[in-house]
Amino acid sequence: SCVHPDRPEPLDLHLGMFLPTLLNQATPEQMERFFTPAWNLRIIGTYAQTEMGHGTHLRGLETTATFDPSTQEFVLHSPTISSIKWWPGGLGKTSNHAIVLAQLHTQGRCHGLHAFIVPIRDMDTHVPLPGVVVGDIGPKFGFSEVDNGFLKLEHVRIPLDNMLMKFAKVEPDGTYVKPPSAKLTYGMVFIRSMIVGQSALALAKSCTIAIRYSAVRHQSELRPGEPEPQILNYQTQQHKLFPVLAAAYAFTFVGQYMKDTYRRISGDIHAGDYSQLPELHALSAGLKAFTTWAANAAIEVCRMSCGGHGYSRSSALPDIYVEFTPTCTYEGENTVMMLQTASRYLVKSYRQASVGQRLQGSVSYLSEAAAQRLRPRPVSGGAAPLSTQDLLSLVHLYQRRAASLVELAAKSIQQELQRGRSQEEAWNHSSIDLVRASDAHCHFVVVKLFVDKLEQVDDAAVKAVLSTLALLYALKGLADNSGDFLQAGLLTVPQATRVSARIKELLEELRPDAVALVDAFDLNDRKLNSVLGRYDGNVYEHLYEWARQSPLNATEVHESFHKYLKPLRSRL
Ligand SMILES: CC/C=C\C/C=C\C/C=C\C/C=C\C/C=C\C/C=C\CCCCC(=O)SCCNC(=O)CCNC(=O)[C@H](O)C(C)(C)COP(=O)(O)OP(=O)(O)OC[C@H]1O[C@@H](n2cnc3c(N)ncnc32)[C@H](O)[C@@H]1OP(=O)(O)O
Ligand SMILES: Cc1cc2nc3c(=O)[nH]c(=O)nc-3n(C[C@H](O)[C@H](O)[C@H](O)COP(=O)(O)OP(=O)(O)OC[C@H]3O[C@@H](n4cnc5c(N)ncnc54)[C@H](O)[C@@H]3O)c2cc1C
Repeated sequence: SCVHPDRPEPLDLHLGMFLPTLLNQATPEQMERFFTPAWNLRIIGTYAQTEMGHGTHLRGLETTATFDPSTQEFVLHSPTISSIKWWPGGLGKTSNHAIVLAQLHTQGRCHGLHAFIVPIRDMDTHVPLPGVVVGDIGPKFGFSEVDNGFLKLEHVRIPLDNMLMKFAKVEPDGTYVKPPSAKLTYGMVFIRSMIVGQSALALAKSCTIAIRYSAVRHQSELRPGEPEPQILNYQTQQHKLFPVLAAAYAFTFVGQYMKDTYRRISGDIHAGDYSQLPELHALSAGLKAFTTWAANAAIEVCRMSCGGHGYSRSSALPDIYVEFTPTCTYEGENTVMMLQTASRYLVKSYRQASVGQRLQGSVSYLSEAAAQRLRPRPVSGGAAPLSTQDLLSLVHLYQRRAASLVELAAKSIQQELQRGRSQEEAWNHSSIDLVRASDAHCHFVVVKLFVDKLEQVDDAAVKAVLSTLALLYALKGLADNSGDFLQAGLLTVPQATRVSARIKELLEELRPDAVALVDAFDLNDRKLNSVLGRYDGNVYEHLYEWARQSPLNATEVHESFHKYLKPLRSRL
């Protein structure tokens, strides 16, 4: 961004969704007609899917695109108030085109949601085109730099060739040609995959600010009569911040893995191999939800760990939170994404494994668990010995927790069905278990990827400190979710006590390297935009300077004195 890197901006949707959707769903002719001018910002587009009445339920979207063979055009229309497109970024005042998702009607039949390129403003005057009512949806929690907008289409006509036809097609006579796979028209997997990396960045920025500030902030007394200690020396401060630091590293590695997986599988899809699309959808949906929920909470932990100055915009933490928190909602509301991963992937895989199918990819452990279930259980039945030092055994523990919760969810559905509930009701009455299963699956994936990454680290010292971070991430997750592990018989109370003790040791071990570990993110002062997180640690002087620059301090006596206080005083 020209103003400040990482701040949301009106062109985000153009760059992050309009261009990628063209890349994924446009024909070569459409690429020529639209991508080139869009790349040169002659065309500025947005991705208009969500409506006032529907965001999650895509099949419920009401906007229609009706093919008129007599004119070789589609008629785009918003039939109801709830069908008005609502939320698309850059739609209100910036974009002159929109990729509109609409229910395709041709030859009297509805063929579901498809993507259409709709010009919405004159390319020269920027005035809305005939039949187009467009504007900004008004102030929001944040994202004030982005003109999220509304779009009401009143029988707007576009050429046949404005339907993105790389997969599905409409012939000039109105014949509908199905796509090779209905799933190809969903999209959104790209941005969900990218958001995992955004979670890592938000965590890295937040813990850099909080840990650097905690190293320069001195407060209270640890030993009577001695100078006030760095607040980073308090165990509670370490307990707040070091697990966030560990998660920042974990999600950085997961973000890289997600990007690589997206690139690999989308390459296969472009080559006509759709076999990995379910894994990509499940992984991107689940990890998007898992990492954004975790990062969202962690940013607030970092802000509050900075005391009053954390609440000042000078810290940058309020802005990081306000800009990050909608990731839990957009690109697939998190609960819904977790349900997708569970219902469309984990339970299906569990059932396949239960009949002996060998599973591949991130769910291969379900085959191992199914085989385990067929073997006689050990007489002791108790939890296996727990090593609070051995990362591979912890990965296995997370794997078994995930398998246990997937089985619990699958069995819950079975029990609901046996009670006579319908399929839909049985699934709905098991959805808490389904979300837990997805959460546990994603948690296992994150721990496993973190540990796998260590195998690629050659430098012994770096490997040692990253191993300590990985241990802390795994043990803190175990402590936070001890109920799951206890319920699955994977942990005993004495072992849980040992985990808590080990976490305290790890905090102490990490203390000397904490500042170096955040410096390693290499986030310069301009990118952090935080007085508290300055690389030189010179906080107080710059905090005072920052306040002095506040617009309110432009005059010694603010006009409010003369306009309000003085008249009020004279009336009392
Ligand atoms: C050239 C490029 C240049 C530069 C760009 C590069 C980088 C850009 C980077 C940065 C740019 C700057 C910033 C980033 C940009 C943007 C970010 C900023 C702002 C945020 C924008 C936010 C935009 C939005 O929010 S868009 C709207 C999002 N909405 C949703 O996600 C809707 C959620 N709902 C759903 O997805 C569906 O309703 C549902 C999946 C929940 C249910 O659908 P449905 O009922 O139809 O399906 P099911 O019956 O459940 O499943 C049917 C089968 O389909 C499979 N399925 C479902 N979804 C998908 C999918 N997405 N992909 C693949 N497969 C899918 C499902 O598994 C079922 O399969 P089965 O085999 O039949 O079981
Ligand atoms: C900052 C921001 C930018 C956005 N940008 C865009 C954009 O550029 N383009 C675009 O098209 N959209 C955009 N959106 C819209 C966004 O994609 C939707 O808000 C999102 O998909 C959630 O849908 P919804 O708002 O209808 O929420 P709802 O689906 O109504 O969610 C409300 C509640 O219902 C629950 N719920 C819904 N369905 C189910 C279910 N099946 N099972 C269990 N619980 C369920 C949810 O978990 C949630 O708790 C943006 C939104 C925001 C906040």
